[in-house]
Amino acid sequence: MLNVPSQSFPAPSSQQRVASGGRSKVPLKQGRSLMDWIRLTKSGKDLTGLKGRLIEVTEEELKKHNKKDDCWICIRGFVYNVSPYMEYHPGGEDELMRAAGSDGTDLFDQVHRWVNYESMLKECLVGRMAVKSAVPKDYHEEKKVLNGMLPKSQPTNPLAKESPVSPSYDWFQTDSLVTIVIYTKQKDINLDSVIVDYQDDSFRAETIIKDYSYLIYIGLSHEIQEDFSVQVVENVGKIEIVLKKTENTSWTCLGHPLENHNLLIPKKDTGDFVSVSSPEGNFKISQFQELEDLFLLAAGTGFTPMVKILNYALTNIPTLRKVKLMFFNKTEDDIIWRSQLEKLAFKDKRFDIEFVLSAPTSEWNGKQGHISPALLSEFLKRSLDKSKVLICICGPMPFTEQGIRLLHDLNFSKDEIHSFTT
Ligand code: HEM
Repeated sequence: MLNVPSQSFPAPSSQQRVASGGRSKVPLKQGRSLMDWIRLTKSGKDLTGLKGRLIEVTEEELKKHNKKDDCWICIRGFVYNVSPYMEYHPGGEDELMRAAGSDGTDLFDQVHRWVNYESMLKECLVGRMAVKSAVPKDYHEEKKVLNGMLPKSQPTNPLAKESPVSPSYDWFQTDSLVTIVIYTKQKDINLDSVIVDYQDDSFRAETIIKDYSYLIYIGLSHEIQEDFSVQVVENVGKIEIVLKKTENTSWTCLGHPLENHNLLIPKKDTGDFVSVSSPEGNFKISQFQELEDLFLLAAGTGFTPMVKILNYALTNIPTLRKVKLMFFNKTEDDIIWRSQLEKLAFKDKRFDIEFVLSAPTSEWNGKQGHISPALLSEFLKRSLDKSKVLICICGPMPFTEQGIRLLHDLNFSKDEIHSFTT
């Protein structure tokens, strides 16, 4: 059984931070979340100060706008006024200021190439860079501009590569419950950092801490029920996992330790599997390696197991170009996680969603119908001719079976398909 802690989906990118070598997000002031930013961009407020006019920006002009309250940044030839975004930037104002008044393309790409700045900063667009004159620039001037673009030579957090303080755990019981408490000794732990699994009497809780995994892996001494709960006390980094006993007996021990139990180990060594389990078993890491296109086909609550895959893929697979979710529901009201998914698509340009409804109202102008060859062949376009794809499908049995048949008809191989049933 898989517990997908999903309270803070989409993942707050704890692993993204790891993947890029110690970058870190900063706490944002209240009212400065992504949702608040979306609201502001839709408010009709003039965010550029140019009343909707687009201008041609010279290098001299760009350089003048290098202060927090008047900050322009050029990305791929387009200039944005990022001052209104300053307090909303998850990487912090200082990070954003590194590109102030200059061409921030390289810096931006180094940190988060996948961020959908075009959609996020649409209302902040000032205009295009003017075509450079052919007159050679003064050497010092060139250097100054470049300095603004140079990445910091050291990762911002040099401790990121060192192992964190080792967590510890404890357990206690009542007549009907067993509580395992993990003290991570880290502040920024949240529900997405914890993956809990119970199969064949083995209980496994993996906590991702920076580049490391802390494992609780125990062959339990007694049986438990399948519905356990996980809670994280975020600011103290304490995780509580409450297991329900099947019989109200007193346990003299929790069980026997299994491989790597109570160890903090580098993430890549925790095993050959991504901890996304399903009735069909785990994913092999190899299915994700070098992956370029990930297609997710989900129906109804079948989306739930996709959450982990989606987060895993977007945060851990550098080769990933495209993640597309086709999400089948009956009516608009049935779409779970809708606003979170839309937020994710807004923020991450690799991710697209298509909602398909079987019984929409007349106002629905999205796709309609059931899983079909026409829908799938249009949806499953590779981003490159031979890109490596993985298609995950999850939903009620008839949906999944039909989907797999159609995928085979479309010549996708067994290795390219992973199915779950709900
Ligand atoms: C060009 C200079 C910029 C620098 C140096 C920079 C730096 C950073 C850093 C260090 C983070 C924290 C990353 C993490 O740990 O997840 C971050 C996050 C982020 N930045 Fe920037 N940033 C820049 C420009 C921008 C721009 C122009 C946008 C446009 C919208 C942007 C949007 C974001 C977003 C959405 C995140 C959160 C990513 C996530 O959810 O994981 N950044 N940035």
